[in-house]
Amino acid sequence: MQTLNVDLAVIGAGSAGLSAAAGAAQFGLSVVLYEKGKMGGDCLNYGCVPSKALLSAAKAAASVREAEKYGISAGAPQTDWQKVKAHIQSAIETIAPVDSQERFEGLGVTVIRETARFEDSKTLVSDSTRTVARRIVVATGSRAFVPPIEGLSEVPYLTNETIFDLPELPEHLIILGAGPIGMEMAQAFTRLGSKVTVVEKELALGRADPDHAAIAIDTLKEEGVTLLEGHKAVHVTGQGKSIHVRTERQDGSQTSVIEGSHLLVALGRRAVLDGLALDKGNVDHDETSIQVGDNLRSKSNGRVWALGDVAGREQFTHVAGWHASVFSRRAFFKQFTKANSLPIPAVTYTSPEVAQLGMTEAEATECYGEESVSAPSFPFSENDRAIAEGKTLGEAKLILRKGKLLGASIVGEGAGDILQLVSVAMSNGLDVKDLTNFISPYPTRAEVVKRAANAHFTDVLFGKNAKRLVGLLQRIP
Ligand SMILES: Cc1cc2nc3c(=O)[nH]c(=O)nc-3n(C[C@H](O)[C@H](O)[C@H](O)COP(=O)(O)OP(=O)(O)OC[C@H]3O[C@@H](n4cnc5c(N)ncnc54)[C@H](O)[C@@H]3O)c2cc1C
Ligand SMILES: NC(=O)c1ccc[n+]([C@@H]2O[C@H](COP(=O)([O-])OP(=O)(O)OC[C@H]3O[C@@H](n4cnc5c(N)ncnc54)[C@H](O)[C@@H]3O)[C@@H](O)[C@H]2O)c1
Repeated sequence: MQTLNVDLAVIGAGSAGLSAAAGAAQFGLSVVLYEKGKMGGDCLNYGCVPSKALLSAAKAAASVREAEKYGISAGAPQTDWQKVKAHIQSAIETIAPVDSQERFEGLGVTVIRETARFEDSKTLVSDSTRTVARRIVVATGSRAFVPPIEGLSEVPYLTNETIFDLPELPEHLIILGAGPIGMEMAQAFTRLGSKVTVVEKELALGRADPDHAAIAIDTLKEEGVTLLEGHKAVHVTGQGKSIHVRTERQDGSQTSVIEGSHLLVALGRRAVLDGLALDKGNVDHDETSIQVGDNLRSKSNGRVWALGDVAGREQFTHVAGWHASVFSRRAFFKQFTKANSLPIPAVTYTSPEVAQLGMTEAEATECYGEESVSAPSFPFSENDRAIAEGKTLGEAKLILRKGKLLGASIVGEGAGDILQLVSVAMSNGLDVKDLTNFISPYPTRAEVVKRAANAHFTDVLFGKNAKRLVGLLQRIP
């Protein structure tokens, strides 16, 4: 067993751990990085990258289906699942070198491909190496939460770790949960030719603006997804390619049984804490996360930081990267950046995309009262680029309080990209006026943001007072 003394030890080579390790190594600090599985973690291997690659194949199938509308005859699309999987694999392999052991060793990081656990409050240990570290980052991520639904543990269910490797395209995929994973996978598999039924105990895309979620949900239904909202999965039976899911209404009033060939569990994520011996490290935690404040530092052991999904906050790759940035700024530059210093965007990559930033209209109204909150909006159906492309579904909505940006929601083609404009504005203290004071190239979809901002000033700009003022000013030669 070798013993190392370093400035920083990191557990987990996913989005959070890699960013923290790369930053520290590039600042000239000594870094050890432990990874028990694949370099790149969930996002690269079982999350964002394979899901977005799958969605792009599904989008290609949808484009073939709607080609007729543009005067192009193409016939019905045929899915070659093995080739779809090859496309997914090629996306992963193209990105993999950026997250690889070789790249990190090149940056000067000592990479140990073993499981790490705490030995004491400043020491980690794995099969081959004991590391005494000045600071320790726990970035062990999350895995699919599999609740104790009766019978579930006895059937062959899929999670995000197995669905992209299926030997064949499912005939009828039942999905438990209509969060981002459930809805993205529902649309992808429907477009590729599977029958899909989604079971959701509350509302689909429940964290998004309800009007905007409804636009995406209606599209999925029109494309053939069967969505059972308000249905809780309570019992699962079956084997091989015959799976039965019994659902119940929340009040127990109505039950239904769905039969499918495959079952995907997408019921949320749980932090990976097992095997870490957190108690030996004096790191307080509960079953869902390590206990940290807005500084992401353990409340019980100031040497330890929790970044990414394991911190029990928003679970996104961009959040994991931001956490690493908060850590670097605080630990190495003694700044006071907090995890909540910037608004967090959340995008579900269905077609249309559903993009959310900061507060929803309902949250803002609850917080500040209806009279002080406004929500100017602009529809894609009046955006010339959307019209030219025949994709006019959607809307941009800004959430304002006295001209101050509290949030935004955009649903439509490219909503995630368009939202960045508002994200820059909010993150840098700009207000709604600033979103009117730039030249937006024509014709672009992102013009909807400027038009929604303009809508906030319509009454003032074209009202009585403005007319009077312009009239007066006309007297000046
Ligand atoms: C299907 C799906 C789609 C998603 N799509 C998106 C998306 O489009 N956009 C987005 O922003 N987010 C998306 N996410 C979420 C995103 O993948 C996660 O938020 C992100 O990967 C979290 O990064 P992390 O570094 O916290 O954890 P992870 O990426 O999970 O990395 C943790 C690493 O720690 C390792 N590890 C754990 N315990 C130990 C130990 N004891 N010793 C050594 N190593 C250990 C694990 O093997 C793993 O590699 C998606 C997730 C899923 C499941
Ligand atoms: N595009 C993206 O950025 C993206 C994509 C996928 C995942 N993610 C991340 O991964 C996280 C997890 O996603 P997720 O979709 O698994 O979880 P989620 O928590 O967002 O959604 C799970 C859904 O399952 C429902 N549910 C729970 N128990 C149920 C039961 N017994 N029967 C029926 N429905 C039940 C819940 O009401 C909820 O709507 C997301 O919150 C997000 O942070 C992000």
